[in-house]
Parts: sequence; C-alpha cells; structure tokens
Amino acid sequence: MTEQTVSAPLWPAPFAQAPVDATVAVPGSKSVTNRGLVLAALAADTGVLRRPLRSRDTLLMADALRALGVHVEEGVGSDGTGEFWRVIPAALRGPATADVGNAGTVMRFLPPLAALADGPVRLDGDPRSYERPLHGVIDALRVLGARIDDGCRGALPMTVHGTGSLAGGAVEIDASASSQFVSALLLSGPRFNQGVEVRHVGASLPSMPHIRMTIDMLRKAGAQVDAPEDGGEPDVWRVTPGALLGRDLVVEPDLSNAQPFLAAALITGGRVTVPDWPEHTTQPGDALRRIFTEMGGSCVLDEHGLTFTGSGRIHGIDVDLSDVGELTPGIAAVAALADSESVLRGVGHLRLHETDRLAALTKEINGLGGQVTETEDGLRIRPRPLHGGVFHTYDDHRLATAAALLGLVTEGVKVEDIATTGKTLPGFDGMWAGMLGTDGVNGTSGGSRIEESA
Ligand SMILES: O=C(O)C1=C[C@@H](OP(=O)(O)O)[C@@H](O)[C@H](O)C1
Ligand SMILES: C=C(OP(=O)(O)O)C(=O)O
Repeated sequence: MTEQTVSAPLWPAPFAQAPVDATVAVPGSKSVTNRGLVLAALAADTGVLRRPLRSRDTLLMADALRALGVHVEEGVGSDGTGEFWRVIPAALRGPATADVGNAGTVMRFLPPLAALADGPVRLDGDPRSYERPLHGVIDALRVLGARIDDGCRGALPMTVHGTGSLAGGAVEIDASASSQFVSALLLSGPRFNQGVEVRHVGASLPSMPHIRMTIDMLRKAGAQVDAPEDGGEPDVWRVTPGALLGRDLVVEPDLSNAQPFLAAALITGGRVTVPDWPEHTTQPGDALRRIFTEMGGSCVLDEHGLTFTGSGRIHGIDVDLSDVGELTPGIAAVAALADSESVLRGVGHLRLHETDRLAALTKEINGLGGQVTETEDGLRIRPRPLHGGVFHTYDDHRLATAAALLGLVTEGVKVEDIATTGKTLPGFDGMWAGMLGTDGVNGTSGGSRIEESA
C-alpha cells in the first residue's frame, strides 16, 4: 500500500434510498477464463471459451498468448449464447514480450508456458507486480530445467529463456504466499517432458478452492492429475505428461464479483438475484452463501439463480477466510456495518495482493469513522457509526467495490478511481447504478458523475 499522491477521479458512491431489489447478471469468472485460456493455448486442437470475462486481467492473458503465437479470436454467437473466444493453439514462439499488469493469474501462470516457447520471453508489469511474490514459480521452473534471468530478485521483470521444451519432474515449493504457484506449475505440467510433481512444503496453503479449480479444469481438458483429495499424499500433486484437448467451455459467472451485489441485499435489507449461479462449482465465491447467511441474510438457489435476501440485521462473524481470501475486502465492509464485532482470520497473505489489503482496509474504513485493527493474520472489526469521506483504493478493484458498499448506507462516501474495478469487472459503476435503478432508466444518474480529488 503506497500513499496516492496524484489526483485521481472521485466517484460519489450512490446512497440507497430504499432496500435494493434487483437481478444482476454477473460476467464470467476471471479465474476460470484465465485457466481456460492457458489450457486452450497448450492444447492439441482448437478450443472455445463461451461468455469469457472481458476485463483487464483476461485481456492481458489473451494478449500475452497472442504474443507467443497463439491465435485468440473474439466473436459473438448468433444464437444468443453471447461472446466467445476461439483459441487456436500454435507452437509457442520467442522472442516475445508480455505485459502482466497486476494480474496474479497472468504473472504466475505465464512463466511455465513461456518456458515452452522456442526463444526468450520478457515479462513485465505494473510497479506493484515487482513486489508480488513470484519466487515459488521462478525457483521451481529452474529446478524443472528452465533458464530465467530475473536479476536475482526472484520477481518481475524477468526473461524466461524458452528452448521449446522443459524437462519437468519433481519439485518442492513453499506456496504459503500464493496458491497460484501450485496452479501455475500444474497447468503447464502436461506439456513438460516428464510431467510435474509439486510438493508444497510451507506452513500453510491459501485458496484451496482455486487449486481444486485448476485440477478440475486440467482433468476436463484430458490431463491425468493425482491430488491429495483422491487419497494421495497431503500437499502433493502429480500431472502426467500428455496431450490436452481443446474444449468447448462455458465460463461460469464470477461469484467473487457477485459479492458486492449480494452484500448490497444484506446491508440494505433488500433482495438480489444473480442468474446462472452454478449448482456445483470450485469457485471460492460459492462460500458467500454460507458466510452471508451467517451474517444475517438467507438465500435460495433455484432456476432463477441465487437469490439473496437481507433480514434488516447484520451480524458480526468470526471466520477463517484462508480458503476464500479474495472475499475479505467485501466481508470486511459488511462487518464494519454489523451489530457485533468480527474477526477475519487466515488471510495474512493478503498483504501481498493487489495492495496490502489488510493495511488499506484498516486505514480506509477507519477514515470513515470505523474501528478496524490488523491482527497477525487478518482483521478485527468493531462496528462504529460511519461518516462520509474519501475512500482511497490503491489500484485495488476489491477495495473499490468494498467502498461502494459502505457508501450504499453511509452518505457522502467518495471512492477514488472507481475505474480500477476494470481489473475484473469493467462497468461496475454502471452495474451498481442499474441495481439501484439510477442508471438513467428512471431519470436519475447516481452512479456516473466523477469529480477530481484535491
Ligand atoms: O488462482 C486463482 O485464480 C486465484 C487464486 C487466489 O490467489 P492467492 O492464492 O494468491 O490468494 C485468489 O486470491 C486470486 O484472486 C485468484
Ligand atoms: C487477489 C486477486 O487477484 P490476483 O489474480 O491478481 O491475485 C483478486 O482478484 O482478489
């Protein structure tokens, strides 16, 4: 978290005049889209992603794959099935350069793929990407046979000197900083000569549902994966070398991006339906059904989707979020509005996300009158009456959506750089106005005015 010195646009967060009552269609999952792109690029034949997420993180992945010689064509189905991306794999080429932005999925999933290119691949990104942990991927790739020039930093920017193939084999890593280290190695594993065996040797491992998502998608693309949950050794995954199939994949809505809308129902005592909520999923956002129910609402999953209804009461919660860390900012915002204290545990690694999320949430919620303290592995949140003010967002999409939530029930909240939501949810401000019925349809325009900060 660095202080923001440049003036950034301020977005007056719309204040809810009444409980929300809306249906909100949420675009595709970032995590599924970027895994789908990588697996399709490594496949033996053409694949299609239907309803992919079109956001900064996924466009960066598509562009990086194009730089490596893969064809990613964008189209719109004539049969009402919406947008699709056709991925035509090709021999991976170097020299190439790729911008990873501040996308964890791109900066971690791309290096193993780059090691399969037939020349050097230079990876660079936003200043924050230099600070985000990448050593687990870099060190592992070296053990597996890759040559990487990272100036001994264990971080970006770096060049992966691809030679057209990688030996692969067994490797130990400490993935306590990010589950994406494990996912990255497994995703490209089928294309390594000996496949890959990844053994996690660190103290903890966050975001297990995301590792399950990796395994599930690998298997659906034809890979053979041995995982701990199938009776294998704890913290060891094995991927057998072999060809991957091009799939026709319909991307589920991003359930973590559904969070602010469901939370809006919870904190206003209203109701929000998210269509196409999957009955079974590996997405961590599915845990919102349990977490937000415990915090005071109720939900029904039926043919309309997931309908979440607030009760008018918001309860504090004591919860371990290590499996679902990316939900923390939204849960923290709701907790700041609750009728009792909350303790959010197991998320120390969020200090190395888009920003230091624990420091940023503490500072910004307290700036509106809240009482949040950092613990070693999370946050303690004592609800206090909040007041308006500027909420800084530190280039973090989930800070921005958390701020919008606080502004929904607190007059005068101004959110810095709402456009940062474009990392995973472009057009968030318009969707928020649509949920409130203030998107111009009924004559008001709460969500679109922008001011310059001092
Ligand atoms: O693999 C993925 O798609 C993700 C894994 C998680 O990363 P960490 O394990 O680094 O928290 C999550 O926070 C991120 O938003 C997406
Ligand atoms: C941590 C996140 O993203 P990334 O994929 O950049 O790690 C997130 O989306 O909350």
